[in-house]
Amino acid sequence: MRIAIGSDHRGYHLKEQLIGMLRSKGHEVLDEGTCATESVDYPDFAVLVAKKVSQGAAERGVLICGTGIGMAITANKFSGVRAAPCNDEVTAEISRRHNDLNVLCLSADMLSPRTVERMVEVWLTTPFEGGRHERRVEKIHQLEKELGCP
Ligand SMILES: O=C(CO)[C@H](O)[C@H](O)[C@H](O)COP(=O)(O)O
Repeated sequence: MRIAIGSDHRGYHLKEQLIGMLRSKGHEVLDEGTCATESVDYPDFAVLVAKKVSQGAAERGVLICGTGIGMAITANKFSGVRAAPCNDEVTAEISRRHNDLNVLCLSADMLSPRTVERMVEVWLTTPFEGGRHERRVEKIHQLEKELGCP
């Protein structure tokens, strides 16, 4: 799978770890930065990843900041992007089954690296259930069209 990944300064080390894990499993990873622990602004990196997913240049995105919240707020501005912070393996799994989440937002401050690796594995391998959930996701997509989201 082609996966775009980005972080702010708080998520930098976790991003580097996840890139190694994803590549070792055969995924193609697009590293959108940041590239160091100097303070940066999370929207700048959320935009880079969200655009890749919105435009189809990446199938999935992963965004990491202190909480994952700022990344999700920003990424959801883009059409076709369904981004949310997940807290554990259960929310990561349900986000796929029910919401077809395509951008996983993670907290570098509150989640252990081991937990994050398990969450990402579950999130990458769990399919969207479709059915009634498809209808709901389609309503979100229609809303994006009506609102003229980029
Ligand atoms: O976006 C966030 C909160 O929703 C992230 O936690 C950021 O990483 C955080 O706000 C950055 O804060 P800092 O004090 O500038 O490191």
